[in-house]
Amino acid sequence: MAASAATKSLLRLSSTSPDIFPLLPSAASSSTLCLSFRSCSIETCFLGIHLANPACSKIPALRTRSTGRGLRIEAVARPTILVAEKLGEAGLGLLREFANVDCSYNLSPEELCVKISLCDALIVRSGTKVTQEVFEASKGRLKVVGRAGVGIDNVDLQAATESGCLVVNAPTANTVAAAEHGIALLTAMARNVAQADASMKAGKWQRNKYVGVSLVGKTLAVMGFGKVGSEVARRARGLGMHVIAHDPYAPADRARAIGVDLVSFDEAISTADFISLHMPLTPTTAKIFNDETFAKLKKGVRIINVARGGVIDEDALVRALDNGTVAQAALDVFTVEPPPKDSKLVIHENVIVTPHLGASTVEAQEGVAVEIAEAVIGALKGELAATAVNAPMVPAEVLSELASYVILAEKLGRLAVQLVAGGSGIKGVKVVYTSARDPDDLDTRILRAMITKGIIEPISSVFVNIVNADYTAKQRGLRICEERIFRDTSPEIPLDSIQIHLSNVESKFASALSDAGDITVEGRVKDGIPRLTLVGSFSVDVSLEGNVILCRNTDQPGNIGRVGRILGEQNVNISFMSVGRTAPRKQAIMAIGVDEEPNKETLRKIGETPTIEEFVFLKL
Ligand SMILES: NC(=O)C1=CN([C@@H]2O[C@H](COP(=O)(O)OP(=O)(O)OC[C@H]3O[C@@H](n4cnc5c(N)ncnc54)[C@H](O)[C@@H]3O)[C@@H](O)[C@H]2O)C=CC1
Ligand SMILES: O=C(O)C(=O)COP(=O)(O)O
Repeated sequence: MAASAATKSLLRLSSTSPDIFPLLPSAASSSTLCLSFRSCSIETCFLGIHLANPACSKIPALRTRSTGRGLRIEAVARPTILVAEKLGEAGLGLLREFANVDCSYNLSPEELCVKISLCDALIVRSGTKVTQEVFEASKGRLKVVGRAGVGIDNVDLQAATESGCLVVNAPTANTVAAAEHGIALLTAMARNVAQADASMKAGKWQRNKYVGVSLVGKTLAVMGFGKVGSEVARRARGLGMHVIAHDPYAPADRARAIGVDLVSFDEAISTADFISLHMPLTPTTAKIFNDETFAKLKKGVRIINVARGGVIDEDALVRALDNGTVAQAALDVFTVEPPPKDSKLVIHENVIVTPHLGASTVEAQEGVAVEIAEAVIGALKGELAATAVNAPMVPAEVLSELASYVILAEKLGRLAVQLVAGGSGIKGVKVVYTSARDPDDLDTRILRAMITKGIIEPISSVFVNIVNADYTAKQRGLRICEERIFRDTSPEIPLDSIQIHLSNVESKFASALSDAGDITVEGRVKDGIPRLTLVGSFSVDVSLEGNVILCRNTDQPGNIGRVGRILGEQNVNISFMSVGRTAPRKQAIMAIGVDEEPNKETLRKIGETPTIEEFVFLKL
């Protein structure tokens, strides 16, 4: 009873499929209801995974699995989310409504590896290293890593992508907090606030010692003109500073709009009185401030770092402070956090420090917690996250428009690979999209990912999803090139057809080879149903459901009857049949859709039918 009510809710409420975005908890955490709906259509298979029906609270989530026998619906246990660093209550509340939440802070790397194998999602801030070992230890169960903040340098993105784990972050909620902290450090450093405070608390009154410098009229170089950098620039302009910025990727008009000139790296660092760092830590920016860079600075410059410790060579900074090149530094971030107690930088008298507090305001932490909770829950439900770091961000409206094409893409990939003769390795895949759309209005990344999934999954144990599709293809030496052909149809329809060509391979069904010698299959979506419309150079028209038998024969009366009788005798139900032929009474292809998988004996009998020249059985 619960299941059928649940099923209705499922179909009504959901919009994406775990088969397409398999971001749900692993099978290990699910219990199966084993409901089979033999009559369900492909669209039904595409529908939903999450059940938000309070009446069925004992079955908090369902997922569909399209099997050879129809649609199977599985009840999925509540996912488990490990929150490994302190997160705001508002975010925890959202997480608890959806999942079992394990808040375990200060785990050692070993403890994290032990726990992770029981978790579907992990939420961290900057203090937890999510390494390759963590992904390996999860044994494929970890589907989402949520970084409750901006910088994802503590997450091994390569390892995440390889294991098909989505990484999402919360890129906006702490921007203002970080910018305000940058300004706090700038002003505090200029007026020796921290040192003077410590001196007074030590019982002293040193007015002459702590004479500061003014900000007005001074030049501030903002290095990294992104979200935080631009907010710092805006505030510094308000303090009367002349602000320049360096960012190789920032648009100049956005900078100009707030009165900031974008300049080269060398110009920025050699003219600035203050330098504020706001770029991410990447292989390019690691230790970008080093002995060589410091040698180019204006003498007596002051540096603020609220970005990442690793962008500065800390030993070089100590040298620059000691020789007076750098008059002062204000640091919120360090190469190793927390830095060693005897760090020369931390104890340097011209340096003020805070323990990575940039994002630590009450408001920012509540905002970040909600932002990351929503992103992680969405990802676990199978929605594509808007803040995905290692997967294409596909807006919901694009996704719903491409829904049937996504299924078509995967089925065509599956079909094409099953036409390859054993032993011939696939290297080159050409995908041709025919569409009336301008290329900019047609995002094919998700289609390419699904074609890759269709091609790779039947011939390997690899689990492919939108996160790891391109990586997996590359790993296997599979080159996928895409081509677009303009067809003057309605631009309302995203795609007219998708063709897949596998080059330099032999086929176990020679008729699948086009005149150019490639295995070629083409499909279209008609009335929302994906259909196979071309095999080799034969036009066919069959719905891509269940399984397909392709037979080549000479077009003559009686063929359909003979094959139909063999299948009927074995109780194999034919769902459709289509004949594509070069000309009447010449070569023809029969495409027969079957609900059940014929046994070996049945297939042997079809093969022995005198008029059948070749045939192949394909599972979709
Ligand atoms: N201390 C703290 O608590 C916080 C630190 N952060 C850190 O601040 C930094 C900036 O964060 P957002 O502004 O949110 O990121 P963002 O992505 O909006 O901005 C980063 C900017 O750096 C630029 N960039 C990349 N490579 C560069 C290079 N070689 N030279 C100059 N610019 C380069 C990018 O084009 C981008 O415009 C990140 O490292 C982040 O982790 C952010 C929030 C809080
Ligand atoms: O968002 C960022 O990049 C930060 O550095 C903030 O880090 P936190 O979440 O405070 O550990």
